[in-house]
Amino acid sequence: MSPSTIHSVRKIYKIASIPADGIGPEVIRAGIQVLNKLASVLGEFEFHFNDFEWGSKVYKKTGQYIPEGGLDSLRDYNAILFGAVGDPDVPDHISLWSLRLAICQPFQQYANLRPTRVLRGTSSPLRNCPPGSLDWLIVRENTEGEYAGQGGRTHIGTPWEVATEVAIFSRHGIERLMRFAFACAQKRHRRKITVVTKSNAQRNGLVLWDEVAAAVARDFPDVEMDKMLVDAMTVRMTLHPETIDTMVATNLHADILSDLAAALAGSIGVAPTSNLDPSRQYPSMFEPIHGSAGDIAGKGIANPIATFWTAAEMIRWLGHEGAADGLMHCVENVCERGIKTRDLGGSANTKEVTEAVCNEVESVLGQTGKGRVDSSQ
Ligand SMILES: NC(=O)c1ccc[n+]([C@@H]2O[C@H](COP(=O)([O-])OP(=O)(O)OC[C@H]3O[C@@H](n4cnc5c(N)ncnc54)[C@H](O)[C@@H]3O)[C@@H](O)[C@H]2O)c1
Ligand SMILES: O=C(O)C[C@@H](O)C(=O)O
Ligand SMILES: [K+]
Ligand SMILES: [Mn+2]
Repeated sequence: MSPSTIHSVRKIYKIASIPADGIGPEVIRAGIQVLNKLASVLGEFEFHFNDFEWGSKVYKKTGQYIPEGGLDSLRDYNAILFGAVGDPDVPDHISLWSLRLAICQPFQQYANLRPTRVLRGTSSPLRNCPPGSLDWLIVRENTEGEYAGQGGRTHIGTPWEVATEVAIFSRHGIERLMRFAFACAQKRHRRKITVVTKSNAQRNGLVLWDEVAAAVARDFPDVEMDKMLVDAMTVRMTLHPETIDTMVATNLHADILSDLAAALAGSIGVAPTSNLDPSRQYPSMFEPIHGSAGDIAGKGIANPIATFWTAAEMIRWLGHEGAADGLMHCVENVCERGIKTRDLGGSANTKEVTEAVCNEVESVLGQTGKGRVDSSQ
């Protein structure tokens, strides 16, 4: 066999990048730099990025976040790498519904994964949080619930004005999410899931939520399940983080819990998220949890780690577990060396952290090859 035939085929991935607003372009640029470095060092895959200018700047000129036919054009990509949307000149409900939700909902990215742990070299603000005791996976319902888009306003501007915001819970929507969440819990070593609910007050949708969870649990006898009201869950996350592994929660509950989780793990600046279509009919979308962060935009100090972790989750979804773990190993080495942005107590800027991670990828993964990481490193 000639040497060329024994080389495995290098996979080529088409990635649509949508940096959008505020710090979005700063962190996505950093993410692309690290992904390209990883690709060149490992030789296992290659990325073809296509930048989409969609965002509030374009909206202010054209009146549209996504141009005619734009959504269809995303369907050809293997994944979408998203920054953040939100601009002081545009009401937040317009920007969110016209871009992030306008992709997640039609693409049926119903499973939103938000892994949270204290990265090596960083610390939790909690007093009692020994290493390994905060290691969670939040599974957020991502297409319906409180974000169903049902409701309206009438008698606008009058004293008798009314507005409704109707949460929709469908058996189909809950069941597919629960199955995915239980399967995720089953793959983690503790095989433990907490179903977060509010079925004391929300007596219709969340009672259905609990019933479907209980039915799905019967198909996963090896996964230990418990149930907790969302308000009590915030206390448990803060006081007993070690008792939690996977949590599954509604769209809004999980949105709130995941910002809390990020803060308890150290910073919103490291928290990743994957908007997954588990059927793989549509491309999935990967983004840092944080928003456009207008207060620090343009200063070059945004923490790019949320985007690096997001990039790792994207390559994991594309099938490259070893490369994903390898990238996170390098990110944590850099944190451990103290090269951190201000939100993590350091003084480095976005560029310095990005360059340090690229150098680490080169020196660590370049030696071990193929993303395998030797535990002695
Ligand atoms: N998915 C999204 O695109 C998304 C997510 C959240 C908020 N938003 C939008 O973003 C805008 C701002 O929202 P917000 O202020 O509530 O949340 P935010 O996440 O933008 O910012 C909250 C705080 O965290 C800090 N922060 C966020 N990311 C950081 C990073 N990478 N490094 C260092 N510090 C970081 C910010 O500086 C700010 O002080 C709003 O328009 C909101 O609708 C969009
Ligand atoms: O809730 C949202 O969809 C916006 C943002 O807060 C997020 O977490 O993605
Ligand atoms: K985001
Ligand atoms: Mn949020």
